[in-house]
Amino acid sequence: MSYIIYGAGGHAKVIIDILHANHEMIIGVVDDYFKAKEFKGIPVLGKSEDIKRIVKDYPDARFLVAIGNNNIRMNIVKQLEYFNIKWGTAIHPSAIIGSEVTIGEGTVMMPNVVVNADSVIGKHTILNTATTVDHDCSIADYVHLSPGVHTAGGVSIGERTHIGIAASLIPGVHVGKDTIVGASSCVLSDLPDEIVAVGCPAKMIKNLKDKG
Ligand SMILES: CC(=O)SCCNC(=O)CCNC(=O)[C@H](O)C(C)(C)COP(=O)(O)OP(=O)(O)OC[C@H]1O[C@@H](n2cnc3c(N)ncnc32)[C@H](O)[C@@H]1OP(=O)(O)O
Repeated sequence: MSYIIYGAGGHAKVIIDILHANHEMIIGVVDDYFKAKEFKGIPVLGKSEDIKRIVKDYPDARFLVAIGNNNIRMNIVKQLEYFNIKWGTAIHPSAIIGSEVTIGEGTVMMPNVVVNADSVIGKHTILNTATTVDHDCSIADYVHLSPGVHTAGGVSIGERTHIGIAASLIPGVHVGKDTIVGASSCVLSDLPDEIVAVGCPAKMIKNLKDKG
């Protein structure tokens, strides 16, 4: 398969390495701010305003949105869907995927990720380096599990939630949508939608509904 990557930043570098490790062909990258003609030796095809032409030129390409911020990634996905593009996935060959795991389109899994049996991973979700998702978990669309996150069995995480680096979640807990869990936190009980929670045990420090 051949891929087009939307975004030319640090997250894109890692996705490019994964696609290379899988011997996939990368046609080019699209970015509104990157000025050079090549990114990591890959042609820059244009900006978001050029998408219509790019999709016409490469009708079989699979797209990946390489943007770490969950809301920005979702908004770009929704803009690209207007052009009926096809989505890819990027799963590093060192990732271990258990039986009956489902993985949504657009999702990426960095080196040494483990997803155990019967877990569901949503669309356009990031399982970052060495994250483990144990059995029977449900990780929704546009979630980002940072490097070294560990979810025990039966954990569920709502849309667009970001779990910070090295956080851990005990069996069966639910984290709502649009929530942020701080680095190295441990989640010992359910967390609602739209909060920032930190510490061990993780406690709310900000209510994002108050943002206005
Ligand atoms: C490959 C990659 O790079 S993937 C990217 C991975 N990124 C991450 O993991 C980022 C995780 N981010 C964090 O942990 C951040 O600290 C956040 C999002 C939880 C909070 O950030 P902010 O909203 O800016 O909060 P802020 O820095 O103002 O801190 C507020 C208070 O919470 C405390 N705090 C912040 N984060 C944490 C944490 N992880 N654990 C414990 N306490 C924390 C601060 O010390 C501060 O306490 P104080 O009021 O007593 O001084």
